[in-house]
Amino acid sequence: MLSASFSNQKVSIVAEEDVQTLSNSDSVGLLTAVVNTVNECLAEAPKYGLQSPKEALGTSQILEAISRCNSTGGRNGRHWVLDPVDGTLGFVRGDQYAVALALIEEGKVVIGVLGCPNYPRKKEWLNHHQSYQSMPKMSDTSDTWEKGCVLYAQRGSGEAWMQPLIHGNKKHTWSNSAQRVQVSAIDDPALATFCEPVEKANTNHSFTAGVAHSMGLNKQPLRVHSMVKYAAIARGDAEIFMKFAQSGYKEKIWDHAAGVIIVEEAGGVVTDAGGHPLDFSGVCT
Ligand SMILES: Nc1ncnc2c1ncn2[C@@H]1O[C@H](COP(=O)(O)O)[C@@H](OP(=O)(O)O)[C@H]1O
Ligand SMILES: [Mg+2]
Repeated sequence: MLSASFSNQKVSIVAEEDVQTLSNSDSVGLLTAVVNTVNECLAEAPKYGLQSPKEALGTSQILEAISRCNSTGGRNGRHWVLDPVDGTLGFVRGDQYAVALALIEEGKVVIGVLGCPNYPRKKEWLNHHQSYQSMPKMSDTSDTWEKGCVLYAQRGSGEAWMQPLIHGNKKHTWSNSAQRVQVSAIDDPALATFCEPVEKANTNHSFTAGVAHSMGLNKQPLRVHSMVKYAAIARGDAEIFMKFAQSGYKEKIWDHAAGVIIVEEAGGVVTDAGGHPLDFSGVCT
């Protein structure tokens, strides 16, 4: 769809997933499920003002499309960055996960789109995995939850936008449902909430607890899977996001690009631990 939208240009896409697992001979069931899901989604394209392919795509066409997402990005030119399922653990637990797409031009993120299918109606429910039994199940019908949103922003616009997810058979209309989002106005650390990854393996919880204490943050951290944390900051549902990976772990651009630009255009600031802007110009290997 990206190449069709850009006059069939060869688009450069840097993406987390590749076709290796799907191409294994013991992954036939998984591959069939992927092919069916892709075709079901494509059939819904007209709901969003896009064209569906005339016929359902075959297995080899879908594998070919995924294998095109093999760019390594870099400092020059234009690269799309895709994380089809960010927060894999959250996804398999029926909890928070995100679908993230960003456009990088000459090493700078210029567009970000962040789908958060399970973003709850009440921000308190973001934390629901901590009291899983007492909360409504994520598998409840979308109408009950009215959950899910897509956030997007363009560099330099000074605006970030949120569109609720469409439920049921409703048709998407651009004009009536997008709302502008802005970061929280709270500047008293005692009233601020910080969010961080759920998984201890992905951040140092005791270090962030120390930082929080020294900053005067009193509230319990909001632990959320995936880039939904960036969404929470952009929407003003939390004030701070901290992640300190173990030394040696190299952060991936697809885990940040879309979230960073959305938070920045919503009025926030994103830096590395040294206070420098994040670098999206590296080559991904
Ligand atoms: N040891 C590690 N330290 C920090 N981040 C890690 C990590 N191992 C994996 N990750 C990244 O953290 C992302 C999840 O972020 P979070 O912990 O905030 O939910 C993962 O995205 P995927 O789930 O798309 O692979 C993965 O890219
Ligand atoms: Mg990810």
